[in-house]
Amino acid sequence: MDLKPESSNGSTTKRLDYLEWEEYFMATAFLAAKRSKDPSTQVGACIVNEDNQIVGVGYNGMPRGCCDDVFPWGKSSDKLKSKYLYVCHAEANAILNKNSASVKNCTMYVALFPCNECAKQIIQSGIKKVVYVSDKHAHKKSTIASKRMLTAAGVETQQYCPKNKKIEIDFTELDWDQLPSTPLKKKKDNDSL
Ligand SMILES: Nc1nc(=O)n([C@H]2C[C@H](O)[C@@H](COP(=O)(O)O)O2)cc1CO
Ligand SMILES: [Zn+2]
Repeated sequence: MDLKPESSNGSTTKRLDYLEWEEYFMATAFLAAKRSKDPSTQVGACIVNEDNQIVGVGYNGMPRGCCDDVFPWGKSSDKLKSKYLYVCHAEANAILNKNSASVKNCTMYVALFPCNECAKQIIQSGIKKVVYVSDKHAHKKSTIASKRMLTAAGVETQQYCPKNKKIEIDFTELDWDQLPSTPLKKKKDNDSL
């Protein structure tokens, strides 16, 4: 008995240009980063459990209730007028936003190597592996401290090696007749979810 009906493009075999798990998770982290209001650096993080289920996503943003039109996004010599004392890092938000009871033994996919503060949270939450893209702050003491702690705690770190240089979402590939003609109303957004 032939169990394989012909697909709409005439093929009877599975697609081969599908996203691999790693690409899917890193792309999810990068998509989340697009929600960031930080004008200079947008970071996203995606936490995945041992069954390849996404259990937390986050990006760098102001804490809930701290209006991102009021709190500063710049870098000022006056620390209180600079973003750094206020902004929640993507990694911390992804952990705090988790939709499972625990992130024990999970892997975090993140755009930038985690800082020392996020490393503490990664370790304490039981995440066992961090896959990152950029290590551009490798020279900073916060990154050196982060690496010391992650190594001591046995958290594996691995630089991401992209299979595809570009992953694109093209809505025009869809059959527009099936979509609403007017865009959905934009929700008010001031959060780090
Ligand atoms: N791993 C990280 N996760 C993050 O979410 N961030 C955030 C904090 C700031 O909002 C921004 C860094 O700003 P800048 O110094 O590149 O203008 O990225 C930064 C790092 C780097 O350690
Ligand atoms: Zn951090």
